[in-house]
Amino acid sequence: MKISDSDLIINPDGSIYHLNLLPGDVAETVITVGDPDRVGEVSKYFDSIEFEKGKREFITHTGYVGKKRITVLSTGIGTDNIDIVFNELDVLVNVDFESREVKKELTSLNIIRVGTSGAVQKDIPMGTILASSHGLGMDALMNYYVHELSNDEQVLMDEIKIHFGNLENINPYLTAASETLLNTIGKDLPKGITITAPGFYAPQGRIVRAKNAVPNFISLINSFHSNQYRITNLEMETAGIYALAKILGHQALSINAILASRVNFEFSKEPNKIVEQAIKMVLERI
Ligand SMILES: O=P(O)(O)O[C@H]1O[C@H](CO)[C@@H](O)[C@H]1O
Ligand SMILES: O=c1cc[nH]c(=O)[nH]1
Repeated sequence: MKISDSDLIINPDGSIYHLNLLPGDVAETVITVGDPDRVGEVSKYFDSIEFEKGKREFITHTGYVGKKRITVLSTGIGTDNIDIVFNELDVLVNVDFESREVKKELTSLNIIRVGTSGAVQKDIPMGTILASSHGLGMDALMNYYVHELSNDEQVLMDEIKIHFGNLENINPYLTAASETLLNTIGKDLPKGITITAPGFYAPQGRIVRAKNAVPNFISLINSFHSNQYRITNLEMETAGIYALAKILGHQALSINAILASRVNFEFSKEPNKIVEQAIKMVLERI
């Protein structure tokens, strides 16, 4: 079936609407980062750079580490941007731009996020590099997609819903990481459920001047336990990445550089050093 001109927007030069990329520009291994400035911090370790492109907050460098072709791309902040980036990455590999039809043979990308995050457990200090076993979305993105849970995800989700029972108007969603990527890139890292919040301040339990509608948010989330699972950290993209990757048939893993300890009320004095360690670790393992 042909996808219409208003559903799939192709720029006059044949590139996709927001990312400004052509089919063929995307490597099968993709690193996403939130901050556009972090793209160069990743690609400086490439042996060669094939091209650099960008539009708005979406900066892309594709190149090689040894023989491996890698694309690094910035998403900007939030799951509204993840909606754009993941749909556009997917059409770049899985839709024929000439016929506007879905290809018969689909490509499954390996997508690794290298992001920053705040920890909510006492035993996860600043400087930790953590892999998200699951993304738990507190934002509204998945209210708009058909999203089915596996049995294991459903069991965990039911327990989470009981724990968070009194949070009105929030419809959380949960997706597990790619098992393959978690067991390779994330193999020996501390792991936990990452909450993806629709904001940085009150949606992550921060109190500055405005009053928070959910009191004691951090203790509410860090007191959740289910078998080996607990909530370890807060950021703003992982749950959207995991959910859309699953729907579209891609593998995703989120690696978090822990810059803040929300239980010790601390923020790192050397955030770039921690992010650098996470980048190097991911590049060594992919
Ligand atoms: O460092 P990045 O990847 O942007 O990730 C985190 O930092 C931003 C907030 O400061 C949010 O995007 C959050 O998810
Ligand atoms: O606490 C934090 C730190 C980085 N990014 C977030 O979203 N939250």
